[in-house]
Amino acid sequence: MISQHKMVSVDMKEVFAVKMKRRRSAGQQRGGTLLGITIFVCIKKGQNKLKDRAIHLSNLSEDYCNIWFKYLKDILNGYFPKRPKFLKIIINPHSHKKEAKQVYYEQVAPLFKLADIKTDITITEHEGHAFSVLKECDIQAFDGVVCVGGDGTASEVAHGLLLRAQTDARRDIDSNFMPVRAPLPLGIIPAGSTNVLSFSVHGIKHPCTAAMHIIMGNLQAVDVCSFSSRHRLLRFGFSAMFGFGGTTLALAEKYRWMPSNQRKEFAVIKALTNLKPEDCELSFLPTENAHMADQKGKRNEDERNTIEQCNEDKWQTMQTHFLNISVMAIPCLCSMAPRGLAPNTRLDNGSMSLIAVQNSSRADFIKHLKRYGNRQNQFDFPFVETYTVQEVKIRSKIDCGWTDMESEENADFHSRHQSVISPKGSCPWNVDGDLMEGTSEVHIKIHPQLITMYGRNIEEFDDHTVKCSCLNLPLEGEVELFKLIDTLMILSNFPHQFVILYYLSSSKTLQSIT
Ligand SMILES: Nc1ncnc2c1ncn2[C@@H]1O[C@H](COP(=O)(O)OP(=O)(O)OP(=O)(O)O)[C@@H](O)[C@H]1O
Repeated sequence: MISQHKMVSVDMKEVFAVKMKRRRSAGQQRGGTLLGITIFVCIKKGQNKLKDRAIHLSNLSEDYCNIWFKYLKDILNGYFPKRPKFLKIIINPHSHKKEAKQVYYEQVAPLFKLADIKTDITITEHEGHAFSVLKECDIQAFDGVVCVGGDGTASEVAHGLLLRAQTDARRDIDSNFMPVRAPLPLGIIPAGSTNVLSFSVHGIKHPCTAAMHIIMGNLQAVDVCSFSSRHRLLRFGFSAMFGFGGTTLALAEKYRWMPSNQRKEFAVIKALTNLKPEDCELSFLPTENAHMADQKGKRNEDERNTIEQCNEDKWQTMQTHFLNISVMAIPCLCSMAPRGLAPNTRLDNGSMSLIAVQNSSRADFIKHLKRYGNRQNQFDFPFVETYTVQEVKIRSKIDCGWTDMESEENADFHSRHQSVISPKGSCPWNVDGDLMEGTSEVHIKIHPQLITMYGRNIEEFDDHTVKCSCLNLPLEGEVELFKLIDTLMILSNFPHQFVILYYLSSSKTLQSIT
């Protein structure tokens, strides 16, 4: 019935499911009147969004439809080896406003069912649960692992996958080791509050897009960092912040009793009012030596010693007071920073961005923060320095102490992931939105393309109408910024209890405080 003018063609690369279409009465499970076949395709909407679309092909002949159905099915089963058939799903029911289960069952599971993907689902019961599941499960049975949650969950799952790979390959992770790649691709369905990882890999926070990347088997290699202290691996991750970024997260965790968004805004305000520089020794190995470092594993002892010596000479050291130090292996896109917290790095370029913010006035620091949300260069300040690096060592002058008060439950997860539970001082690190406390000395190293994720490299992310989600301020407004600075100056003269009361008694946004 379709005229030549309306003829459309569909590339089989875009097709992910085919079904017989039947008319059934309410409650009828099987049989029904045959109407034809329906093919399901993945379509691109806008710059980064993916969606499913159904195309109905009408034909009343059972035989004819069967032939087409079988033919299309054979193509789908035989020609796309990267598309997963069996997935391990890990859902954190506590992410953000506890919507992860709903996101999965309402938006993602129906698409997986359509694509005939089988799943094995774990709903996590506590922090570290995903890690222990990945440690024990029959990993070879799956084609991929998918986590539903925020950055903390995604990072825990990535860390679990990578540690499992090292254990299976019998690597001694506490020496200066060359890690093996993760055994399976990782999919991230965003259901957290910031979703930096998902934003960076998909260019958008959109569960359906994430699901379509998984179904279509779109794969993207991603660089990973290892974090170690005193030659002991603490964890794998993608980004870390020390100073303001770490303190803000520690405060947000402390005020967990507040509603999710409110506590994060409050933590930012409180960290800004108490802004204090950390006295640190920062050493880093710039990227120009990368190719030599990468080859380390392939050379003999003498060559390796020469390279180590050469790299030793190239290390640069700064000993000063820092307001914040960020080390990022991925661009860390989020609604607050649409170009990324580290716009100069790529998902798979084998290097990290080091952003060192030295001591400055609070007003200047806020100006620097504000620029993450607009088109101005956030690094164009005399107190901000950026480098492209392979390795970073940070030693804080505060002695955080090393105690081992560890509960039996999760002891294994915590002993790696959060090494110290009762620090004497406070040296909080923000690693992928998770708190890593009590480590006064951290060595961060890049491992190029150590993990594969479902998604596509996002080179450009164009959204100028963005708002700063943690301060709730329209970032284009200079007026709000100066009001904010004034307010913070005033608030910082009062005790913290007053600041908390003042914040809680005001309406939700910082604007209303100002
Ligand atoms: N059942 C659970 N109860 C409490 N915490 C959990 C549970 N399952 C997982 N967790 C932990 O919750 C932490 C935070 O979760 P997640 O990062 O997904 O959410 P979020 O903080 O809201 O999002 P984002 O990191 O994007 O801001 C993770 O580190 C994870 O280990």
